[in-house]
Order: sequence, then structure tokens, then C-alpha cells
Amino acid sequence: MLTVTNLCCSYGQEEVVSGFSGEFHSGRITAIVGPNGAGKTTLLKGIGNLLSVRGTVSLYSENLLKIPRIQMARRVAYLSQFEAHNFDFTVEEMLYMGRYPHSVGASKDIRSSEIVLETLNDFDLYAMKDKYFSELSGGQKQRVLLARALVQEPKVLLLDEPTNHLDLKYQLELLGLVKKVAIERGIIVLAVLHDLNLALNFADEVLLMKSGRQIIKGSAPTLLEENHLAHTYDYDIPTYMKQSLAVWQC
Ligand SMILES: Nc1ncnc2c1ncn2[C@@H]1O[C@H](COP(=O)(O)OP(=O)(O)OP(=O)(O)O)[C@@H](O)[C@H]1O
Repeated sequence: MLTVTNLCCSYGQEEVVSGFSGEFHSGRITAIVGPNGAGKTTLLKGIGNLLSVRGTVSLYSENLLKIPRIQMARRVAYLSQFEAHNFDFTVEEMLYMGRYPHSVGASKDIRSSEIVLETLNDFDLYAMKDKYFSELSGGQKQRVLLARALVQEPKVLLLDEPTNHLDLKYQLELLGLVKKVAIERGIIVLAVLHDLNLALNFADEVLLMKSGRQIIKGSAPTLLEENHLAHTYDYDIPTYMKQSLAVWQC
């Protein structure tokens, strides 16, 4: 279990996330949603110890904020929303990069070869393993970046808008993969998602944020109670969703 206690995240003097506490469980996906500027990315980076933080982030009682970066990388993988997209490395080489925290200086140890092969197959990437990353489509690139994060064998996977720029088919495919792997490998997944439909359908629970604070965290029905969404987004989202669904019924 990942336990976050009283986490405060700042950029210089400006505190953006204030006193966040919450628990996240193995094999479960939590979607982080909320309006622009709510602090979703900042919370994710804070949990990954990627910016200035106070508080504790404990993974099975070990405070992740106190361990060396290389050990952190054996436990937590972070997929940023702004990955550079033009590497001159093959797909297979990209996956081996994900093994760096486990095998510094010995990139092709037995475990690395096993997990890279297994992940190439799981992600349907084997046939393109010798292709250059820069030659792939946006959806294929995103799949490779997710695969690279997973060969790290993390206990916690932090995803910042992983479905950005993907068409609906790729969005569903990618989140389906995340769900399958999270369950099979018992990974704790936190994913910032803008699409509320995807969040409500894919995640086991949803964390709704505004102004650096949690509004509510719970299952889809909990989120839809009491008009939390309309208040948080300052827009009648449930009514809009119902009206837009009607378009598909004719
Ligand atoms: N590097 C930075 N330096 C200073 N302030 C920042 C920095 N990054 C983000 N902020 C500020 O922190 C606040 C929260 O930003 P954050 O990116 O966490 O929000 P978000 O909920 O992920 O937004 P979005 O949905 O637009 O991606 C915003 O007011 C933003 O201007």
C-alpha cells in the first residue's frame, strides 16, 4: 500500500498542493481528475519526489522521500505528459533503458532480457522491436513509453495524461493494457486523466482535485453523488454528458 501523509508541494515559495493525504492499493488504478491548474501533475510529481515536498510518501512503511534516487527508480516509474519523441534508438533499446535502475553497467543481464522479451510480447511490440522509435506513430510511441516504464518493474506507476494525442481506439487499448498489467503485477497506478468518461470507466477509484486539494476520492458512483463534478468544474458536467449521449441514440 502507498500511504501519502500531509504532502505539501511547492514551486519556490508557492505552495501548490497543500496537506494531501490518501491511501492507494496494489493492483488498483486511481484516476486523478480536476480542472486545469488544480494541481494534478504537481501531486503526481510530489509523490514521485520530483519537486520540493514536505510530508511522507510511504510504500509498505518505507518513506520514499528519504531513499536514494536509484532505489526510488526501482520502486516508482513516472511517465510524463511531455516525453521527447524523437530518439534514435530502437524499440528494444528503449525498453532496455528502463532496466537501468536495476542493472547499472550491465544492461543485458538475464532478468532484464526476460522482462524485456515478456513486455515486448505483452505490448504487442515484438514485431517492431528493431524499428527506430522516431519512426513510430504517436500511439505506438506511447505504448513503447509505457512498456519502458513497466520494465522498470515498479511497485508504483505514475502516469500523467497517458492517453494524450491518442485516438479513441488507442486510448482504450492503452488503458486496457494498464489495467491488465496493474492487476497481474499488483502495481499501484495513479493516472492523471482529463477525459472523465475514461476515468469513470477504467479507474477503480477517482480522486477529484481543485486548487491543490482533494475534493473527494471514491468509486464512480461516489463521485457522481451530490454534484461534486459540477461544483468542482463550475460547469454542469453530468447534464452535458447525458445530453451528448443522446446523440448516439438516434
Ligand atoms: N514549474 C512550475 N513553476 C511554477 N508554478 C508551476 C509550475 N508548474 C505548475 N505550476 C503551477 O502550479 C499550479 C498547478 O499546476 P499543475 O500543472 O499541477 O495543474 P494540473 O491540474 O495538472 O493542470 P492541467 O490540467 O492544466 O495540466 C498552476 O497554478 C501552475 O501554474
